[in-house]
Amino acid sequence: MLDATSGPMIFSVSSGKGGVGKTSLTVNLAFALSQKGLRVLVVDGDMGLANVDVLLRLTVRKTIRDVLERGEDPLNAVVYVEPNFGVLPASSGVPEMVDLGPEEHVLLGNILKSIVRHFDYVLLDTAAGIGDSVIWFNTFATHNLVIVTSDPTSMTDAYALIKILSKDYGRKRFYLILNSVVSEREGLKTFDSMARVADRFLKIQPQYLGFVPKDKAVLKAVQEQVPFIKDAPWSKAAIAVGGLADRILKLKGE
Ligand SMILES: Nc1ncnc2c1ncn2[C@@H]1O[C@H](COP(=O)(O)OP(=O)(O)OP(=O)(O)O)[C@@H](O)[C@H]1O
Repeated sequence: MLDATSGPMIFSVSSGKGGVGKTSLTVNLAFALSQKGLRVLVVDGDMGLANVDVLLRLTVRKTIRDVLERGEDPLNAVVYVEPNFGVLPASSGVPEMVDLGPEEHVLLGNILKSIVRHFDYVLLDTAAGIGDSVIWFNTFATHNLVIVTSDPTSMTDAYALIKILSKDYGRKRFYLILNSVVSEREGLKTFDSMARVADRFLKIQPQYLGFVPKDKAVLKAVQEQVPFIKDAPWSKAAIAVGGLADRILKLKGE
């Protein structure tokens, strides 16, 4: 793990359950942070089924796999969406990249350490589930974001992820983002029930980072392969992501 007080802030974005909006929120949060003039890197941590490049319609020439297997310079693999917003893409349809072994994780750690210093904020968009690579990215991060919807299966899977990370890996600070909720009230209700269970059974107090409403602008932007905060800056989802980015900036030093 990197020191949270010196290098860049490194956020893992995980959820346990798939399809709850990790990648969509990651690219939009990154875009929002880059609009504030910060240097942002998104690492596609879904290394067997990459999606970040798809959501941003990027032309990918080199991926994390080329860096790991062929020793390519990782900085040459970074694709720039904006001058201060880079993406380190992953490969797609490569089963052996889904869960790397311990030695490959050490190598990946060294590779990431060599490039994150060029950025102020790094977002690690992980795969769904609780596989080794998901856990690894979460332990590499300085801050753990967990995306949850009010769907009970999402809450259960997010709790399972938090449980493993806290009990087996000593992670204690989790920042929850409630996605696809109909109102802030629903988001807060979902957060409260998760926080109560985490406090009671894991003795940890997750923090509420904010909510993103269910919004057609998100679906449209996914279809058009552009960030919704660019495509529909006045949509409810875009305004909510702007608020999340402001809160992330305030975490500096925490
Ligand atoms: N706030 C929202 N409002 C409406 N639709 C949303 C919202 N957030 C996500 N979605 C939709 O949910 C779908 C899945 O989103 P996304 O691919 O970002 O999820 P994911 O968690 O990264 O999935 P995976 O686990 O497969 O990586 C997308 O089609 C997206 O449009």
